[in-house]
Formats: sequence, structure tokens, C-alpha cells
Amino acid sequence: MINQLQEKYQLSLLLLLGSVATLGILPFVVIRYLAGNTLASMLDMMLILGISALVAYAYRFKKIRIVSAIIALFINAGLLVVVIANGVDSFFWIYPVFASTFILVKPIEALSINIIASIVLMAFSDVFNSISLISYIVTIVMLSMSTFVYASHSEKQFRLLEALNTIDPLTGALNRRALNSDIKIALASAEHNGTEQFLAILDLDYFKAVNDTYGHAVGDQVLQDFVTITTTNIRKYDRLYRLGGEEFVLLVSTAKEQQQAFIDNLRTTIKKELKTPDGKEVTVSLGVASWASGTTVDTWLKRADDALYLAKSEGRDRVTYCDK
Ligand SMILES: Nc1nc2c(ncn2[C@@H]2O[C@H](COP(=O)(O)OP(=O)(O)OP(=O)(O)O)[C@@H](O)[C@H]2O)c(=O)[nH]1
Repeated sequence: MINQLQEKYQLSLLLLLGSVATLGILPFVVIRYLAGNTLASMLDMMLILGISALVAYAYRFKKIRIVSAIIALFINAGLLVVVIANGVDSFFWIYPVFASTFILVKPIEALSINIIASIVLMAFSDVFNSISLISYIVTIVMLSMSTFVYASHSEKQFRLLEALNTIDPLTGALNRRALNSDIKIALASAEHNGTEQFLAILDLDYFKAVNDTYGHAVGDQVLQDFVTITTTNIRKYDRLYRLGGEEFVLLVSTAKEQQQAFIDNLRTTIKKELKTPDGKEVTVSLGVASWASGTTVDTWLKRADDALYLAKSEGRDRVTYCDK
């Protein structure tokens, strides 16, 4: 979910960076060509074409992370070639390129790329005959540190946004928004890779009575305990979502023969472990629908919901499967 948000943001940064790089480098293609420096002019042109092609590829195929990493390596390699070829004339490109690297890849990766590029520059370029090495080190360390801090902070902000956007604040389960996004991914994976999956709607039985008898705070605690028990009894790639109230969705990828044992085991564990403060068991009813070819988001949820309705009407504390 948040990956989509982060990818959209990263894509807009890539487009911005591509435009800035083109507008920034293009005048030098002309200036260097007019000055008779055809090699430098061609190198600059290749940089523009390379960046533009990569950004277009990222936009078209949504391979944002990998393309960002390639562009980061590409502009750093380009920078080294240009500085080694042109000398001090092109040296100051190092600052925008190093700063852009932090926009393109994770802060720690950017720092590593910048350090390697600096070492190569010191080893193979003669620019430090005319530029003070100390001044270079001080300024580049300052630039790298401040962009590192900024990029790390922004990464943390994204993680926080992810939590706020996809996690139910009361129980810590994933929320309906996360479900809407993940269910589409699960459908695509089942459709394209034949992954066997099922969706279960879990609904606590007589939960209103829990609230009425023990109060809303205890009801909240029971919901939290339910999520803890469920998440410790599913595998790490299975997902639990809170639909609302005392209704949850479980999205599980497992072979069809194992579905029944898995879900029965979960129901009995919840029945055994989920209790009111005075030790009364709280049970759960489940409606299960396996993925079948042609399933859509709506039909999948509807089939599970119909099965849940049957489980409730047949007495609760049971699992009912949709066999359509
Ligand atoms: N404590 C607490 N209660 C909630 C929350 N959200 C919904 N509820 C309560 O959950 C109860 C749901 O009641 P019903 O829909 O009648 O369901 P039920 O009593 O579990 O009955 P069945 O589902 O038919 O077994 C209502 O009393 C809601 O107020 C919540 O976040 N915290």
C-alpha cells in the first residue's frame, strides 16, 4: 500500500530530476560543441539521453526502485567520466549529482555510492592539483551529511505515514484500505501464478453482549486480544485486516487441501484463548471462500460474507465454506 504511495512520490521525483537534468545539462551540450569540445558535448548528450530513457522506462513499466538505482549509478559514473575527461571545468557537477543520489536511492546506499565516487575521483582525476582537497572533503562531507539526515528523516516520515494509513489504531491489524489494495494484488497473483488462496471473514459472536456486560473498554481489550491470538497463529505472509467493528478479514495463501485444517485450528485456538475478564470464552464465526478463476474483489468478499451469514444462522462458533 504505502509502497504505492512511496513509488508515486519516487516517480514524481524521477520525472522532476529527469527534467532538471535535461534543462541543466542541455546548454552545456551546445556551449561545449560551439567551443569545439565535441567529446565533452557528446558525453553530456549521452547523459541526457540515458537519464531520459531510464525515466521513460520507469514511467512505462513502473520499475521505479530499480531504475532509480540504475540512474544513481549512471549519473555518478557519468560524473566521474566527465570530471576525469574535462578536469576542473566539470568538477562542480559533483554537488548536484551527490545530492541527487540521495533522492534516488536509500540514504545508506547513497552515502556508499558517494564515498566510492569520491575515492575514484581522488585516485584518477587531477582536479585536486588546482582545487584544495581539504576544501573538497569538508564541503562534500557537509553536503552528504545534511542530505543524509534529510533523506533518513523523510524515509522515517514515510514509514509513519504507512502505519497511519494502513493500520487500525485500536487493534494494530491492517485496515480496510490495506485490504482493498492487497486483495487486488492477491487476485492478480492467483490469476497469473495460480497461487492457491482463500479469504475468510471472521466475526466475533455475541460481541454486543461483551460490551453490554463488561463495558466498552473490555470490549476493546477483547478485540485487541483477538488480533494478538490470530496473528500469532497465522504465518507471517498471511494477513489480518479489520473490516470494522468486530469483523475481520483473513487473506491466506495455502494449498486447498490444507485450508480446512488451518482454519479449524485457528477457530479452536481462538475459542480456547480468547476470554472475558471472568474467564468466559468468546467464540468466532468464519465464512471462507477459496479463490476461483474469475473471482473479483466484490464476488470474493460477497461469497465469504454469504458463508459467514450461514455460520451465524446455523448457531455461530463454526466455519462455513462457500462452495460456489
Ligand atoms: N468495544 C468495542 N465495541 C465495538 C467496536 N466497534 C463495534 N463495536 C460493537 O460491536 C457490537 C457488534 O454487535 P452486533 O453487530 O450486534 O454483533 P454481535 O453482538 O457480535 O452478534 P453476532 O455477530 O450476530 O454474533 C456493537 O455493540 C458495537 O457497538 C469497537 O471498536 N470497540
